[in-house]
Amino acid sequence: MAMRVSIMESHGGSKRPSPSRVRVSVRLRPYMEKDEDKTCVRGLDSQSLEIVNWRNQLETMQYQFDAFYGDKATQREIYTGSVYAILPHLLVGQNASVFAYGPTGAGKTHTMLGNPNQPGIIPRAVRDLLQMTRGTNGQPEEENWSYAITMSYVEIYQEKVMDLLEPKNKDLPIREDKDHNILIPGVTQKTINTFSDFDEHFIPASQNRTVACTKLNDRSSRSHAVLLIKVQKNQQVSPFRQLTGKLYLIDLAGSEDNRRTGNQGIRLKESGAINSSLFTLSKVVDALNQGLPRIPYRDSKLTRLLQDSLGGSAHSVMIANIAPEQKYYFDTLTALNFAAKSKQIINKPFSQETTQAPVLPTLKRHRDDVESSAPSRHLKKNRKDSTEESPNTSKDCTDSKNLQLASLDPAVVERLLKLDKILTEKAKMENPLLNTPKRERMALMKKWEESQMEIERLKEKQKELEEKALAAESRVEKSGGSPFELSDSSVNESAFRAPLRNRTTSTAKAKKVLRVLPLQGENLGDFTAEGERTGLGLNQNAKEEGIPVVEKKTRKAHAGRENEPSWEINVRGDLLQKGREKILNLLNNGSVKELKSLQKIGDKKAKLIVGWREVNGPYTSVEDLAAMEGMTAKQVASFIKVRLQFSLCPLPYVFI
Ligand SMILES: Nc1ncnc2c1ncn2[C@@H]1O[C@H](COP(=O)(O)OP(=O)(O)OP(=O)(O)O)[C@@H](O)[C@H]1O
Repeated sequence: MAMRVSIMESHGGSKRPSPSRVRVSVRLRPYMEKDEDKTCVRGLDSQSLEIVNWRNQLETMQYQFDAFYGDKATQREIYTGSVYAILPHLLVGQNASVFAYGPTGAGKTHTMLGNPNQPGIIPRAVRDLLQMTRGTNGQPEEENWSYAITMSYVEIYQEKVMDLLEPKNKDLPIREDKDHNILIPGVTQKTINTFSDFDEHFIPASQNRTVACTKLNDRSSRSHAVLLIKVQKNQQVSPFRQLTGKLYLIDLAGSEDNRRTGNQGIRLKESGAINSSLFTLSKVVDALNQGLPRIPYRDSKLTRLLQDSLGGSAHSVMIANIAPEQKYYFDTLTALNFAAKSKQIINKPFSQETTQAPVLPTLKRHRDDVESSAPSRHLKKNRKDSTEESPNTSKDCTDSKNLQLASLDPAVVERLLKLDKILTEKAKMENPLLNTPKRERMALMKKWEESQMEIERLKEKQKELEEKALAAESRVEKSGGSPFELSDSSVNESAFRAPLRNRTTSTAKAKKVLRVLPLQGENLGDFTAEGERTGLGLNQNAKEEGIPVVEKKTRKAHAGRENEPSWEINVRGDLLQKGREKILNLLNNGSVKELKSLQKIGDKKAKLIVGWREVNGPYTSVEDLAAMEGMTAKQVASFIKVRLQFSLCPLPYVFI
């Protein structure tokens, strides 16, 4: 299962949040009245302007912004000066938004959209984003990443979210996910690979937007239009990270003074909805500036959609469009005051990254796999699957990540789960102290980062262990021996893996088992001789003296295993009991290290044994092992059998 997580922006090698103030630019439209030539506003320099003080005509009020563009400024200047710089954030999974604000007829649509001769911010930004995601050739760190860009286009018309790409989708809902991302479920998304793809979808969609003629604007926007460009960056190699950045390009409807617009009927109703949502927008900005605990984002669809742009996680740019004509004086003043208070808002951008959470079903599946197949083969298979699978679709990506996790050693996964549990508990304890969702999120981000580092460390360790295991395995195979050759104390996890394979190997290998099990004890010769002398045979003699006797039994014919010999141990009952007690003692008192020295007990099982006895008390019999998670009755029986052979050492074995 994939989990959506947020990480903090990397800065100077250390990861820490990087607050970003909403940047505010003001653009003054050219003077457009024919019969009047009185402007109420004047630019001072590239950042400031002044407007006449209506209380005292002899005075002016001055405003300073991040940028001021006079009536001669070109579309290109506005774009390069205020917008272009935020685009690279999208490529690292961060959000950005640009919105044009201002009274009706002040030039918002002109700034955002423009016309074929003077293209505005929207076509320029889309073109540059397409270029940026294409122009990664030759940069080594980008080699293993691919990009996918999609677009959605909606308008908020009379408090309804309408899908401009698919007009039959009326009044779409706006939702917020647990990471405070604002989503529009069900909205149409179109993939764009080239600028003509964008044109193909955008031009007809723009025609679906509601515009109408008013006294102040021949083509007045009657809705807020929101173009969403989603940039998804996919890592094509393990661990298949996915970074998602969203760019909102918003052309707001203009505030309207209906005494001057002369709106009536439907226009008046539209105007009411526009003004009401802009009023909520103003309340949101005030609440943010005053640090109020409740920000009224939910009071309008517009503010809900702008939640990320104002006080959220986006790099935001507001372009306040103003008109110079005297008749716009109060609209201009209102727009300037709104712009001035908006520039105090601080956003906290962070990257959106999809990552893999350790989940129990995956762990369970892996356990099953481990029990039923040779671990080394299983591992290789998973590695192959991960590289063969295309990470381009989120499902594929998630599946391959599941396999990645499944390929981890169960002990590692177990540690991850423990870590996860500790973090959850810690978070539960600490959260009451965190009084805002944002602080809570920051704290969780920090914890997530720490756990990611731990995961990386464990993965490294896992890799090392696997390499060691493979090396040990190949050593065993090269020497033509079997893991039974290893002395009891040297049995480690890699040795534990090998017998699982050997059990299914050919008769020739089974014969090697016979060759390598040594006859221990110097008095063996006497037994052999005595057996021959008495006619009882070595087997009988040995059994009577309590010597473990390994007897060859031919198995029932199985496909491909005909005449394969198996070996059975015959030991005097009291010695067997002794052996069992020895094992039981070790199970109840042995440390993880001591338990690991047992045949068939690896690190994972040793830990499980210790864990089980801590929870359930001492083992009453060796068979209790079957109650342990991950041990089947068959495995326990096999363990006891093998273990008994070793626990009876230094008694000599007799092979017949
Ligand atoms: N910088 C500019 N240079 C030349 N013409 C401009 C400029 N800004 C705006 N205009 C023109 O002014 C008129 C109104 O502009 P526009 O439609 O962009 O305003 P608006 O703020 O979007 O209005 P509304 O809120 O009613 O939709 C248009 O004819 C537009 O071409």
